[in-house]
Amino acid sequence: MAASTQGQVITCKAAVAWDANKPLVIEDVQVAPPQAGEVRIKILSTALCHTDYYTWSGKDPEGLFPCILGHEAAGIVESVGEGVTDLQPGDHVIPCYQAECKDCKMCKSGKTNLCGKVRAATGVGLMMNDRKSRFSVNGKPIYHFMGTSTFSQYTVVHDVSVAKINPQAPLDKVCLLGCGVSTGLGAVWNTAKVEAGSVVAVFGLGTVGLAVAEGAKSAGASRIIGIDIDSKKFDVAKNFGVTEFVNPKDHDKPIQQVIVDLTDGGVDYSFECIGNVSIMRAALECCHKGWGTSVIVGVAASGQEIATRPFQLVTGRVWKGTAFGGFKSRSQVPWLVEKYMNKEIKVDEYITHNMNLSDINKAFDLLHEGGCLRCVLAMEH
Ligand SMILES: NC(=O)c1ccc[n+]([C@@H]2O[C@H](COP(=O)([O-])OP(=O)(O)OC[C@H]3O[C@@H](n4cnc5c(N)ncnc54)[C@H](O)[C@@H]3O)[C@@H](O)[C@H]2O)c1
Ligand SMILES: N[C@@H](CCC(=O)N[C@@H](CSCO)C(=O)NCC(=O)O)C(=O)O
Ligand SMILES: [Zn+2]
Ligand SMILES: [Zn+2]
Repeated sequence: MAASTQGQVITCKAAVAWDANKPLVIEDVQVAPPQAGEVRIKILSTALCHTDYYTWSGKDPEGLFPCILGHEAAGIVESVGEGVTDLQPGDHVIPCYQAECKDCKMCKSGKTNLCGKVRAATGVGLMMNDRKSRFSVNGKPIYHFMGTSTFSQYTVVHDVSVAKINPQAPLDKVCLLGCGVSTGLGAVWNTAKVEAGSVVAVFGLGTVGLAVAEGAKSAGASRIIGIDIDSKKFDVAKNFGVTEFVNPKDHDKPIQQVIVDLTDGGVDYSFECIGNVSIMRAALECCHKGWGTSVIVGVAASGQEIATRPFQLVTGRVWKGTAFGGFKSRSQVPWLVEKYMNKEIKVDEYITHNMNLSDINKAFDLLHEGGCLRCVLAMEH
């Protein structure tokens, strides 16, 4: 049996983003043991989300370099720090960028899934306990990212950010429930609360938008209109519940007018799953007067702002946003895993590519090709 690594520094492979827009470098990274309230996880599978690309590109005001990106993953607990009682080595887990301490003002409010316990530290790439990083390369500290840093064979996270899941669940699949799929489903079920018979518009048919479509279908939406500038997305989108397709490039009119004309005055619900502030405006303005609700899911670059005429809201449209689809991470990610195990939600269908950690730069390139939804990296190579 292998010697225990508990309490030891682990040296392992990780993809380090030394600087914005520079290729990631696979380095031998030293990962310190978990301190009080922390958990060290052996990451087995991680996917790439568009948000990893966004931060790597230098457009994230919270992006710090050098860092280890990655936030859509699954693994096994290697060791736990002092005071951690509800997790133990061997537990199968999904690290979650949205914590749930169950004790802070926000967790207790019953009004949000956002947790205030560790957010100040995760936003500056550090751990709460000593405001330092657990990662280093030859003594140089490397920042954490989103409190998860899953592009590493081992990572250290706060215990309030760890969802313990069914050990039977395939980690190379359910890693997707750490972000994109959960976010799209939750945007529909928790944030918008789409009712049966609703007319829905989804802007952007990547993984997040397709999960919105899947969620809307399961909620009984009567029409699900998918909007994307890449017509290649349309065929695959049918499998996720999209009933009609619109490519803005095929129209001279503003896209909001196209959708309003198609839907007798506008949709009941719209979702922006791109991160483009002009499309966020269009998504709001294609909603029906008096009740239409638009949910912002996409993450827009630093300095970008949304705008519309206040009259749009005065006349009853509602503008909302969602983080992790409103799901409470530790309570509800295990439930999502069960739904997958019971074949009630799709996951495998979003995985278009599988690669090894050593191929991570190729996987980043794939994010810009229409054919890639999610690429899952096996971490052992
Ligand atoms: N709020 C959250 O909690 C949360 C969680 C996950 C991802 N996100 C964000 O959601 C967005 C989508 O993520 P993803 O991983 O699905 O991304 P993705 O890149 O896979 O998908 C984006 C889709 O939008 C399409 N698109 C681009 N510009 C367009 C335009 N002008 N009009 C119509 N379609 C356009 C692309 O062709 C693509 O199909 C990103 O901004 C990501 O950062 C937010
Ligand atoms: N650092 C960015 C914010 C990015 C952002 O909005 N992140 C989403 C999750 S994207 C996952 O792919 C989120 O949940 N935000 C809530 C939070 O971070 O607490 C910026 O500053 O622009
Ligand atoms: Zn994500
Ligand atoms: Zn909390």
